Amino acid sequence: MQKITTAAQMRNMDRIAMHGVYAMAPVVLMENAGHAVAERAGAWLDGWDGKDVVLFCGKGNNGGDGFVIARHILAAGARVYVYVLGKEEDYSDEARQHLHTLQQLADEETCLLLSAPQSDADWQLLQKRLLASSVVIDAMLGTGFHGSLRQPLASIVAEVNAAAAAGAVTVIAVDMPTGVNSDTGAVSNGDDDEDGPLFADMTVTFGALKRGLVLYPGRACAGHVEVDPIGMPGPLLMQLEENPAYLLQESDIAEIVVPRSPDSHKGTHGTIAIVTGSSQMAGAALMAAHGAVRSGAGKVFLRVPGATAPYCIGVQPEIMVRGVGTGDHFTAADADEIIAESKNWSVLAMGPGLGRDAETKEFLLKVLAAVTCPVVLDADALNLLAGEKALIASRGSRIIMTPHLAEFSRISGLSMAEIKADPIAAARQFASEWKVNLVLKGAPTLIVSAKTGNVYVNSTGNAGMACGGMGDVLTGMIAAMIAHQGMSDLCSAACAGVYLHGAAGDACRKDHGPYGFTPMETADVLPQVLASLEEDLALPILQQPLIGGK
Ligand SMILES: NC(=O)C1=CN([C@@H]2O[C@H](COP(=O)(O)OP(=O)(O)OC[C@H]3O[C@@H](n4cnc5c(N)ncnc54)[C@H](O)[C@@H]3O)[C@@H](O)[C@H]2O)[C@@H](O)CC1
Ligand SMILES: Nc1ncnc2c1ncn2[C@@H]1O[C@H](COP(=O)(O)OP(=O)(O)O)[C@@H](O)[C@H]1O
Ligand SMILES: [K+]
Repeated sequence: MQKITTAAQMRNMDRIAMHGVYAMAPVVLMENAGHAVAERAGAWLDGWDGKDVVLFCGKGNNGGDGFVIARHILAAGARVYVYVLGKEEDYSDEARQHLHTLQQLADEETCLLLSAPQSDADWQLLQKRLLASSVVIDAMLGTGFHGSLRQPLASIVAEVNAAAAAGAVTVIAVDMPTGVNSDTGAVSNGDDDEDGPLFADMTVTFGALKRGLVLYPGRACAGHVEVDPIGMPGPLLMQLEENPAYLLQESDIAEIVVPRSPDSHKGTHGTIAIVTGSSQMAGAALMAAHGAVRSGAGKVFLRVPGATAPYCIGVQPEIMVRGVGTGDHFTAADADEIIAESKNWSVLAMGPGLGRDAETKEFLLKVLAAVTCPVVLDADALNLLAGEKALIASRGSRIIMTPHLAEFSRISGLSMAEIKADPIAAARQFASEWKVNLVLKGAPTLIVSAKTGNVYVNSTGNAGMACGGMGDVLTGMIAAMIAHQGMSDLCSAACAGVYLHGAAGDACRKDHGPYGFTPMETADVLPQVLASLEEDLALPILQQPLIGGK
């Protein structure tokens, strides 16, 4: 599992590596960091030999890494223009030491050291050099960046972006793309192109992923990301910080989703109840149920308000539909029937298309106070339960809530701006106060464990999934994950559901194009997504085919 750190956690790790028991020399860590970029970017670019490179070195330690990179790519055959944007006295001892070494290698032919552009002529020359080069290396700012870019960095970044847009150069960022906040993913000056962040094709980051590389809008600036341990002592890289966050990857999900036992039966894979819908929104109920079916649920029951049932019965034969009561929305009078049935259910999901009638809130409160199986709450169930923290918290972490950003804003009372300023902290705080497993849907979706407070950042999904009904399918999928994998840990089930949902969306994007694929099509591709996951699993010997097979 890939750890995601903040700048402060990274600084702490650096501090212990250098000044704690490991006593690593700062100049060595910087050497390792610069060498890692030269190696990894070189491999990605098919070598440095014969390449013209423009390298911008800021006045902090990110710039120090740049001096090391210059030395290594020179040795590998590149020609380098190095813009040294700080004064010698600005640099840390280790950066100054690397600058001195580089100064000994400087010459007109292969390694030109330049100061920050000032005159018009300087800027014109910089533009020319960018257009005549094939690679730009951004060692201007790393984890030390905050606020908005100041000059001359803002103009340099704009020039680099323009050269990249013209197709002239490939851009490699050192640790972070300049102008991206490493803790929040916020970028310099929002969407103002003139002072915006640098857009890299590749980022080589040190020690661990930074939040700003996985959260938007920063994530869109990073390009292909590689993490290099830069020789940090293993125990330091593995150590658990106070507020851990991780990136979910396929290998993590392959560990959670166990292969089916060959002698399993439908009972093994759970009875999923979707209790939801209203006459206006029968489709939401059906999409949630379909998400459960395509995730391999043993049995899927759909319970809808009586007047909604005619729109659902017979639509999909695998789904066992029954109307409850006679209304077009649920009321408290319908609760007893659901509570009685729930004794046979592995999991209950409520919310998609439920409607927001006050009578439906009474129904929800009654059901939630009585059922004992795990519950997934989405959409209107969340809107109706916005003020019911005490009831939700009393369920002892047996609930998964799956709000999108607007729903989360409603139930948490936080403004959209407050959530976006630090979504990881907002999600963690909410899960802790409400004692729930939280799936905060978006780009990217965050999952928080009620038990540990760990935050998992999803790595799959795409903007083609921004269409009505996608979340409904996810609700059914998460419910099915809880039930048929017999998962006692609801957070693991949520992680599996979210990752596979996004992976299904990515498969649809490949097959159908960037958008226009539907939630039902996304659900339909799940068996293939699960199949590719199974290829990664080491199947126990008894589950391998005895005859034939691969
Ligand atoms: N020992 C360490 O701490 C190591 C650090 N390393 C590198 O050091 C970097 C962190 O170094 P620093 O803490 O010096 O930080 P940076 O080099 O990222 O940036 C610090 C400089 O940026 C300036 N700055 C901040 N916001 C600005 C803005 N909006 N506009 C213009 N200038 C701005 C500050 O005035 C300061 O001079 C990492 O990203 C990494 O690249 C690596 O060498 C590995 C070891
Ligand atoms: N730009 C995007 N990138 C990745 N995933 C996305 C993006 N937009 C939407 N999604 C995913 O699609 C789903 C949309 O859910 P939701 O907003 O609840 O839709 P609905 O309520 O219409 O069913 C979520 O799982 C979300 O993470
Ligand atoms: K950088």
